[in-house]
Formats: sequence, C-alpha cells, structure tokens
Amino acid sequence: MDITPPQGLTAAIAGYMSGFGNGFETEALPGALPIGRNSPQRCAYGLYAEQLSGSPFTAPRASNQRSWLYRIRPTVAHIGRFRKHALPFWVSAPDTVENELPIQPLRWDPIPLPDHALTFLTGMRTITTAGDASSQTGMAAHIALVTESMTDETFWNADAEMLVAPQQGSLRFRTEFGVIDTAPGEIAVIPRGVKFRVEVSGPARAYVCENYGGAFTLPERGPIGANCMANQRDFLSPVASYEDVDAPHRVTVKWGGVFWTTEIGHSPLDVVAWHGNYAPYKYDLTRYSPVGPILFDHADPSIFTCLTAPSETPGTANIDFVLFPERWMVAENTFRPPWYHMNLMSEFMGLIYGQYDAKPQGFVPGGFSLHNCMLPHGPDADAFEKASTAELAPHKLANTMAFMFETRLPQRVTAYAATLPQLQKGYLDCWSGLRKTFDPGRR
Ligand SMILES: O=C(O)Cc1cc(O)ccc1O
Ligand SMILES: [Fe+2]
Repeated sequence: MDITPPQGLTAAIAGYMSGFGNGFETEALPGALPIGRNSPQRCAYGLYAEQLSGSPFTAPRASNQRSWLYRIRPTVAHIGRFRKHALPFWVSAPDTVENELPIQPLRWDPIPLPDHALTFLTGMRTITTAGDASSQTGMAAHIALVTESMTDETFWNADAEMLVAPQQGSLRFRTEFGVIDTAPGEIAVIPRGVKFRVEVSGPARAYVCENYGGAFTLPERGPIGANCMANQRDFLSPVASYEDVDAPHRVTVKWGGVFWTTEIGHSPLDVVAWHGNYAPYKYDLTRYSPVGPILFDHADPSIFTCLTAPSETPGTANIDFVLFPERWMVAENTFRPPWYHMNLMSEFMGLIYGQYDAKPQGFVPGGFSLHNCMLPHGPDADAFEKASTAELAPHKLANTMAFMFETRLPQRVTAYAATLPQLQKGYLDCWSGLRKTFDPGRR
C-alpha cells in the first residue's frame, strides 16, 4: 500500500503509540500541544482547542473518556447546511421493516464483492440490529463491501462506536487523530464522534459492529491475574497527523439512524496535536493470549473475551467481542468442541480465516451466522461424530480466527439479510444426522 502522503499532508503517518486507555500525547508540529493546561488564551500556530467527550463529564474516573484536539478549524467550522442523505442498506435499531424469517439458527455464505464502486459508507450492509440507537443500547452487525476509497469526504457516527474487522483486503482509516492501517487479522475501533475516511488499495470486505452503548473496554481478568487474554500494550493509537487542505469536501454524519450530508471547503481531518484517552485504536487479534481448560471440560466462551462493552447490569454485556483464535486442545476425557446449548445472549459469529471446530463445513471465511436469544445450536453432526470418537492427543486448532459479537439483546435480521441468496436454506440440516444413540442397556 502506498503511504506517500498527497501534497499538503504531513508525512507523520506511520507511527502508533501503545497502550489501552492511556492519557496519550502527540503532536505533528513541535510545541503544538499546550503544556500543563488545555485552553491557553491563544494556542500555538493559531490552532483552535476543542474537547471531544466520549462519556458524560461526570462519569467515574475509570470510564471517563475525553480528548483535547488542537486543530486548524473547530468542528463548528466543518459543517454547513445538512441535508438528508440516503444510505438504505445501513440500518439502525429499532429496525421497523417487517420480514417473515422464521425463528431458527441462521447462517450465510460470504457476500461476494461486487464489480461496481462502493465506499465504506455506500457499501455498508446491515445484517442484524438490536436495541435502540437513540437510547444508546444495543448494536448492529454489518458486512462492509468496499471497492473504492472515500475521497474528499469524511464521516462521523454520532450513534455508535465502530469496531471494524477486515476479512479480505486492507483498510486505511484516516482519522482526526491520525492514520490506522488494518489488514485481515486486525481490528480498528473508531470511537463515537470521531471523523474519519476509509481508503482501500483493492477490494475489501470487513465485519463491522456498531456499538450504540458505552465504549468497549478490556474485560476484568479475575483470578487469571495481570497478564494474558488481550494485553494493554498491544493496543495501538495513531500519532497525530493532519491535512491542511482547502478544497471541496463532503461531510456525512449518522445521527439517530439518519444520514446527513453537507459540503464544505476544507478537510476536517485538521488536528495538528491531541492529548487524552478518547482515541481510535487498532489491535492485532493474533496477539490475544488464550487461556483455557488444561485438564478437562470445555469452559464458557467468556474466557475468550477480547473487548467488552458493559451494560448497566453487572456481567451482562451490551456487547462482548469474543475471539476463537488458534489454540491447543488438550482436555482429557472431554468432548472438546462447544457443547450444545441455548443462551440468554444473542450470538453473531464470523470467520476471518481458517476453520471453526464446531462447524468444520458450511461456516466459511467471510460467512456469518446468527444464534439468537434462547435458540438451540452446537456442533454439527459431523463434528459431533468426530469429536466423540477422536483419540484425545493434544491437538492444535491452527491458523484459525473466528469471533462473536454477543449481545444481551435479541438481534433482528434486516430485510436485506433475510433475502440474500447467500442465506443457507439448509442450515438446520447440519444437525439432522444426530442419531438417537440412547440405549438403557448400555453404559
Ligand atoms: O455457539 C458457538 O459456537 C459459540 C460458542 C463457543 C463455545 O466454545 C461455547 C459456547 C458458545 O456459544
Ligand atoms: Fe453459542
């Protein structure tokens, strides 16, 4: 990917700072950050100071999020007269369009990347929604089909934080805070309200989770201790880099499920320096250090929580982002794949690469499945047969990365997803080979 900045842009685009939720400080010009204060009477270089708050001012210290941005123009100068803008395939909760899909476990093949031009905005395809964007609860799961870069255009999402997991092709996020490059196996998280544009150097497909609630954070580790799972130092936030570009530019905002667009005369990605703990970040999913059963049984998948977005109820996440990375299976006298189950939480699953042990066939990279609130699921007949008869030597599930967006709220399937030709009509059949093996005469 070419990283030469166009004329008029700064060269400082390569760097990241490590840590999760740190109070970061970064400046693209020396002395652009005021020292020891946020709001000097006059900022260096004629910049404007602006605070971006991701939490209420009064949130407890541990969840209080804000950053100070030192920019060429304040955001009030980056807006004009907004007009409504149609992006009909990007749906928000509550989704009021009825569809007749029966309740049952659902699975889809990958949606092919089209030949025609789609940007990160026009290519967003909503699969499920849950909760209500306006009451800041719930989420949406999307597939982004991207064949073209956003050019001379910027977007911000007032409804949600966005977690983006490229599955095919790379995505570059040019944000107010700096540049984030992501490839399959990595994620980017763009906080609510942060302006950005997505660029591609070839066709790309990504899983996207919109989090309408409080921000993703790291789960508690409890008795696991201070290390393993997702480690703080592996999260990377970008160093400041800015565009000083006075040219026609489109700004689109998603607000209350509605898109609004305006034209302005300059790029809003004009932040020369920033400090604070509210910033986009990336994470390489292969850095996740899984912890699991080392003698017997199959632990609950919560041991694989990479990030969690808590709700007001303790232990009841608005969203858990759960990984199934490569790992050794060593448990003795154990049915090693996931057990059969029904669950309060609703599970949207995707596969970035490799094979998932409960569904060796039919669940393919780029595909996705939905096991909704209190609907039964578990290993397919084939996986059951193999796992119940396999010799239990240590075995590595290698080169695989599945994940789950798991929410406390039931997920509604959009009309678009319900009518996709990729919806597998025969998904339920994957369990039809489970024979009755009960025999009261045999133990
Ligand atoms: O349904 C799934 O495949 C996800 C899952 C995995 C697991 O190891 C235990 C429970 C669970 O929901
Ligand atoms: Fe499950």
